[in-house]
Amino acid sequence: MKQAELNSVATKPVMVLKVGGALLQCEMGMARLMEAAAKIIANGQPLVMVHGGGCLVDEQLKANGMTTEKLDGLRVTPEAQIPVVVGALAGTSNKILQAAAMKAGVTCLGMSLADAGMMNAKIKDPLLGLVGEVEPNDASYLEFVLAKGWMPIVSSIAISDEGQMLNVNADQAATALAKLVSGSLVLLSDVSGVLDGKGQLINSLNREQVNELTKIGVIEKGMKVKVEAALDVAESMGQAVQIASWRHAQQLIALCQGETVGTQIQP
Ligand SMILES: Nc1ncnc2c1ncn2[C@@H]1O[C@H](COP(=O)(O)OP(=O)(O)O)[C@@H](O)[C@H]1O
Ligand SMILES: CC(=O)N[C@@H](CCC(=O)OP(=O)(O)O)C(=O)O
Repeated sequence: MKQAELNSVATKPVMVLKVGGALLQCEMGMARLMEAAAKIIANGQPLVMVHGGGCLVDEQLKANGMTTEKLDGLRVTPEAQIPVVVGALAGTSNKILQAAAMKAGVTCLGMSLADAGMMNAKIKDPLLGLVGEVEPNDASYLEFVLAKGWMPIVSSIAISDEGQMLNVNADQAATALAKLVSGSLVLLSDVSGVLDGKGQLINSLNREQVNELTKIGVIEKGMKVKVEAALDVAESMGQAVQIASWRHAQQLIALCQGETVGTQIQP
């Protein structure tokens, strides 16, 4: 890389892009998203991709004859299910995305929250089993990778200091990564953003409005976790977070150019 390009990488803030599991079942969606990612990186914008894979976890648990349960959008994860969950997220999901990125010409690394001490992880709530909660710790590995112009693709599997593998919700993983690299956060899902009771896109939301919509049951399940994760970053970092759809990868380029798409969660 030439010095001028290195400088531009250093000066642009990192964008942390979280993609939901349904993307992994849409080959066209993945191809378009990775093409957009390639353009963004070529434009000198460092990009960290973090992913879920809830639907692959569902499939794999079922194939292994296991049942699953969610509490407030978080999957209860008994010890016996950890090998399947880790395989589906850190294995299959991560490599499906890495393969799509490589096909689009993006130089990338497949990793997890456990790598190079980037996070401190602990059990979130014993009622949820081996579900993890992560806090930013050491950004040096990610900084090294980003300075090279490479794209980290991070699964939401963490490991505690005691060596316990933990299942972290991917929206919560994304908030910790955004804090770790002081980056902007974009959460891409299979819906165009937060929808109101009539299915119409809401352009902007603050905590008070979120609380109201949650109370009346308009925001629920996975979207409740996502909006709370977005509010956490918006409030602690004093910057808006975007919730948008991966179905329109063109919108990503628009986002990088300062346009707003989907729903903006305000500080
Ligand atoms: N108000 C809402 N607006 C949009 N989606 C909502 C809302 N309330 C609940 N949802 C559900 O949340 C889902 C997105 O959350 P989730 O399934 O966790 O997505 P992802 O896997 O992309 O993180 C939507 O597909 C929808 O079923
Ligand atoms: C604790 C917890 O709920 N973990 C999630 C991790 C994957 C995820 O968040 O995937 P999506 O982004 O596709 O929803 C799960 O097991 O489904």
